[in-house]
Amino acid sequence: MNDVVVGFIGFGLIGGSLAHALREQNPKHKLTAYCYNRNKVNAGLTKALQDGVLNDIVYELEDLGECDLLFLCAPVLSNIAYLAQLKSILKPDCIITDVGSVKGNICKEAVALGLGSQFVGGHPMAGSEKTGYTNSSSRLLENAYYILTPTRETKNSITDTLFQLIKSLGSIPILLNPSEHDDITAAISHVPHIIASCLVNMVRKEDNEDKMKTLAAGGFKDITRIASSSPVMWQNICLTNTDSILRFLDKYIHSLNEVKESLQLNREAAIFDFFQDAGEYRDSIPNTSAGLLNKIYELYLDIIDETGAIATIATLLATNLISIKNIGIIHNREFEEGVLRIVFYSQNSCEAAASLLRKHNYTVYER
Ligand SMILES: NC(=O)C1=CN([C@@H]2O[C@H](COP(=O)(O)OP(=O)(O)OC[C@H]3O[C@@H](n4cnc5c(N)ncnc54)[C@H](O)[C@@H]3O)[C@@H](O)[C@H]2O)C=CC1
Ligand SMILES: O=C(O)C(=O)Cc1ccc(O)cc1
Repeated sequence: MNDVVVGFIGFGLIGGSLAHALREQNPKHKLTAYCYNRNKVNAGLTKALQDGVLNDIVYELEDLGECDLLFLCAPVLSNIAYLAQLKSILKPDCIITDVGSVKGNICKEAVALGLGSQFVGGHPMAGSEKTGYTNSSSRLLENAYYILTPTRETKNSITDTLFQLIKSLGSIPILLNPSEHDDITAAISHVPHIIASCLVNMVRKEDNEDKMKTLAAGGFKDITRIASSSPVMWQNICLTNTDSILRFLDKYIHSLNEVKESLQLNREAAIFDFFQDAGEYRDSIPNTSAGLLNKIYELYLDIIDETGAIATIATLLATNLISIKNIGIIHNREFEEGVLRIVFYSQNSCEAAASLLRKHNYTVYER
């Protein structure tokens, strides 16, 4: 798609990231965002205009009438509600898509309104617990799966065009039907978000003297990071993917009860198998291919366990202008002795670091 007019309704983390990527792909695209609250200065939209990411901010939906492509990037229930208002405004050949985390309801609504032929549901499987344009970046979408869910009426040419566009932005488009999408995301994203928040709330309620908070170590913070996500966004997801979420919550509650019973009955083997099975499956999830998070550029190396060993490596990399995103010792099955894991911002810096460290006689493992 060349020099197209692209509209955005909702311009936060995901809308902003798409706009960054589109702008980098073609400086001639005309990118316009709708400001839904005229009375409140929208810092994100203003900044995007200053950055040259947006060409225009509009305050009336009618002003989106020239769009060739429209991204709905607000919370799920708002995206659904906009469809009815846009029906009489958009051109019949405008491609309408959304980025919401739930696909069944919006696809149904598009068909019910007679917009089914020009609508394709979309869901970038990338993001974070952060919100807003200030946290957006084209890198968020790089190498991330981007699910597309055409309705039963979507024209093939429209699905193909969007598929190619998503690919050109650096994501990996895949097609799913909406209900399959909603089941998968309930299991791998929606229920885990509920569980993370339950865990945090359990500690919050029991932590009378803040001792738990003080002592909460890496593991607790790792598995509860997503509890810091936008409450509005997750409220909307729970209210729209309720059936699938309830089904997987039941399965989860069942597995919790199984563990509880194993503990009550002191079933040593069952407790061991429970952790072993989970660990094996967890370790089989690809680390270096696209997943829910961005691609990870990482390498591992053996280091001598002595004061200053990590600092020496960090200095070596810094003096060669290689930036480190994360660094730390890890212990897992694969490296029984523990190794230093270093995460980089790009494939290039990861490769440059590997060759530099080998030149300095470090043993480097790339996976
Ligand atoms: N955060 C994430 O990691 C991911 C989020 N999504 C989906 O993307 C959508 C947007 O989420 P984020 O960008 O993360 O949230 P965000 O909070 O960063 O951005 C949402 C934007 O929508 C605006 N907004 C709220 N109500 C609105 C309305 N009625 N009309 C117009 N604009 C409105 C907000 O002012 C904000 O700028 C959601 O539907 C979410 O389910 C999809 C993939 C990942
Ligand atoms: O931060 C994370 O790990 C996420 O899980 C981000 C995320 C949130 C919502 C989605 O629909 C997709 C991805």
